[in-house]
Amino acid sequence: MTATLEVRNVSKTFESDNGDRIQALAPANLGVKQGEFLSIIGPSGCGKSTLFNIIGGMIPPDSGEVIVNGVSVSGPHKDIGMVFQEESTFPWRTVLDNVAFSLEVAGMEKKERLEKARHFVELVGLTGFEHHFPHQLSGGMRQRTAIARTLASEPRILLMDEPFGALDEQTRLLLGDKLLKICDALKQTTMLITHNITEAVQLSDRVAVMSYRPGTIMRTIDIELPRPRDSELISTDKFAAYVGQIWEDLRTEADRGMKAVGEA
Ligand SMILES: Nc1ncnc2c1ncn2[C@@H]1O[C@H](COP(=O)(O)OP(=O)(O)OP(=O)(O)O)[C@@H](O)[C@H]1O
Repeated sequence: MTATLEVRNVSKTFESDNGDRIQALAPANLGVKQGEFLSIIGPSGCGKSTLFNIIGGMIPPDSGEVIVNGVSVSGPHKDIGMVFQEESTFPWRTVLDNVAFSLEVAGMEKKERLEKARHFVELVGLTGFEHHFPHQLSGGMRQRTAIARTLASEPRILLMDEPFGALDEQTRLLLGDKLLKICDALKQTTMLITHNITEAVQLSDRVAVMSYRPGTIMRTIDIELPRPRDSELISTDKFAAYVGQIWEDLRTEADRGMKAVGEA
């Protein structure tokens, strides 16, 4: 199957405030297939968010290009929807109005957009909370609202940068289950950044492991676990074997990262 998203030789160097040059990304290459769930895992500071921000058109690469369905993209693109770790719900809007936001901006008529928003609210399991404001919800529910809002604009590719990073482990696992169901239902092409190997194996068709800075894709690992999956899978031997294999790949790079910042 041809890739729906291609990252071709994308590199990026930043200049820090004191004039130092930081090569965040060495030429990185990656293809993501239609309907695939791919996680990116790598040591802290290896350039994961930089890669996502380039794919999402938030920052330009120094070299290379990002191709979505055969077309080279520059700048934010309607085919790509992003969800971030930080709170990104609008506090002054209810759940339903948060989810309907992009449809409103797109000029969709009120009845139609509320109907569509209700569908996505239901998909993320927030039926009954449509008229709640974000401060009346838990952190996990707010993140589900943010995911529903991004999904409502029906992006071809969903990019999620540590969407569960601020949540406790239990909520993460349950939200992982929820996300699996959503992605199975939508056959949504998804890329997820995570530090959490368990989360990466639980959710993904494939895991891409990045090297320490300058970040590059060291290798990708197919996760051949049956679907539908849920968090019970975590206690199986096959699951543990994938976690062990990814940790093996990651350990040297994480070590390199810690030495570079003087923590080892
Ligand atoms: N706008 C910027 N200006 C200067 N340096 C930057 C900028 N953005 C990122 N960097 C640097 O580039 C490197 C890669 O950062 P990036 O945030 O992409 O890594 P990451 O893998 O997402 O990190 P983490 O896992 O800690 O979130 C880091 O050293 C970071 O300090």
